[in-house]
Amino acid sequence: MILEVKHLESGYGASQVLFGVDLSIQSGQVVTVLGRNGMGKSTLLKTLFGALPIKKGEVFFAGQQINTWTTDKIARAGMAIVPEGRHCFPNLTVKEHLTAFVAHRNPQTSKPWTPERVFELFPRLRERQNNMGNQLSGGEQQMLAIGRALVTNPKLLILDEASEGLAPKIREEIWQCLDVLRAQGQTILIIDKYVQRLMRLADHHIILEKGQVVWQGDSAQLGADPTLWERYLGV
Ligand SMILES: Nc1ncnc2c1ncn2[C@@H]1O[C@H](COP(=O)(O)OP(=O)(O)OP(=O)(O)O)[C@@H](O)[C@H]1O
Repeated sequence: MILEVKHLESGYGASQVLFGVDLSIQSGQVVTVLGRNGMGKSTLLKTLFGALPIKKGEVFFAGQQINTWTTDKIARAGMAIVPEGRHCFPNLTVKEHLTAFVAHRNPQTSKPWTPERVFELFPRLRERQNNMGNQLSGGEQQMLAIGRALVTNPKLLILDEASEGLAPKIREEIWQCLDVLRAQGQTILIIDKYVQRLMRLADHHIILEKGQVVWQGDSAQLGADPTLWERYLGV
């Protein structure tokens, strides 16, 4: 098990947002967290990453209880986030982004990610390697944000709204790259809204509603019940 979340409660000061969330991800699994706006997806992510304190419950990452760990320590243990909004550095080149973050956080990786390997995954980044972060299109920034996370060789890659604001063609390119990562055994947690596409990409899905897990199951179960989409996802 890479990630195990047990009865997690958290929020902002006195305002509680998550009410007993359970979630587990096994090595090599691709799992989604789905739900309408404001249901607690980003709050869950911030709590997992140590940016919000845990009120109750436990989080285990790669076998260790990380409840009180700092964001920095959690990152070094091998959790990498591709943040909503990408947050590329305007004053670093593409190549510098990729070389600055190289690390070996998953000793079990047989073929570690390098900047060169990221260029193989995203040839467009190779063409842009000397461009600054602020000279890239939204899609290129997203590829760079994924590449920057990959070169840390994470045990768990988390994508927060990775396809947000992208043209359909570019969005599909991002999904296809996730297919490649999945085939290579990368464990991935995806937070997004595109349920139809994610059904083809992920093994397991969790739906959050008002800070609680109201449904979870595999893609076949999710695909077989469109009432779930209407009720909880507004599709
Ligand atoms: N910094 C904050 N301080 C107080 N309340 C917050 C803060 N950020 C979010 N919330 C509240 O927490 C609840 C869950 O928000 P959250 O951002 O986790 O939802 P979400 O499912 O990620 O939605 P979205 O897709 O819009 O990001 C909402 O009611 C929101 O208003």
